[in-house]
Amino acid sequence: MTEPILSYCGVTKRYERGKPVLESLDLDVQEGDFVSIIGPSGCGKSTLLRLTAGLSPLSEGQIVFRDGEPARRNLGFIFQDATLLPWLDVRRNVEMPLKLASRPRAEREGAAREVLGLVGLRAVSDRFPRQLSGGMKMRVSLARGLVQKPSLLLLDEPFGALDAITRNQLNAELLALRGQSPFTALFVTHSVNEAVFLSNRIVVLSANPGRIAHTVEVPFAYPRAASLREDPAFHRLCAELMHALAEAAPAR
Ligand SMILES: Nc1ncnc2c1ncn2[C@@H]1O[C@H](COP(=O)(O)OP(=O)(O)OP(=O)(O)O)[C@@H](O)[C@H]1O
Repeated sequence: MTEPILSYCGVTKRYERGKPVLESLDLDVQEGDFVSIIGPSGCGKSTLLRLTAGLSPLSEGQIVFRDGEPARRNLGFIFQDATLLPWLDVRRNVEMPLKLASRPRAEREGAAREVLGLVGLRAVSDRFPRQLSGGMKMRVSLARGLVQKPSLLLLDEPFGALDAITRNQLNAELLALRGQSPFTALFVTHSVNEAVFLSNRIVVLSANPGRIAHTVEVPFAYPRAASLREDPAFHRLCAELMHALAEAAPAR
């Protein structure tokens, strides 16, 4: 097996002097992996992404990027809320990470045009966020996350606020985007169905403290068709994961 793009070694996180939220977490992520993280509310899923992005310090352990610190600086982070700047049009929102990195205007415009094409929004690049549907806003957020061609994309429940049909559509689009502009993904979700559809590996965290309770390999080949959701093997894996989730939840 090749060297992982990202390794978590004994990662422990305590906020202030409290009990650990995450404890002794070991995980290797290979280049091209799509890893979903599921677990009971409050088990530390978002914390894990924030630690990965360097937005919060570790208490113990290490997170090692194969390509060093520059890889951490060039990761994409996508949140549940599209967090678009309301006073900028779609194109300028998408260009923003390149602007912050002081990239020249021609490069910014070219990269924004390309990625807006990938998410099918080139025709609305002059619109403002208030003129977009929830699904379109999330596509803009995806475009902004991908504009710097990050090798690693962190997604924190990006589709949680969307209706079921738009959510399924965006699941398919996210996998298609990965085919066109390859990235490794760490994806936090509450939806077992979404995790199984998207991932090649699913990590189930237990709560209090957050530890890896199970790691499940998803056997379905890519590209994945929408009809996979109707496959009995898909349902069996979802049921298995629901069971694992129930076991990982804190006892009441
Ligand atoms: N900045 C902070 N300071 C103190 N405690 C925090 C902070 N951020 C998160 N926590 C606590 O850490 C725990 C894990 O939070 P986190 O948001 O990572 O969980 P989660 O699994 O993503 O939850 P959910 O599924 O509900 O979104 C929670 O108990 C939360 O209250």
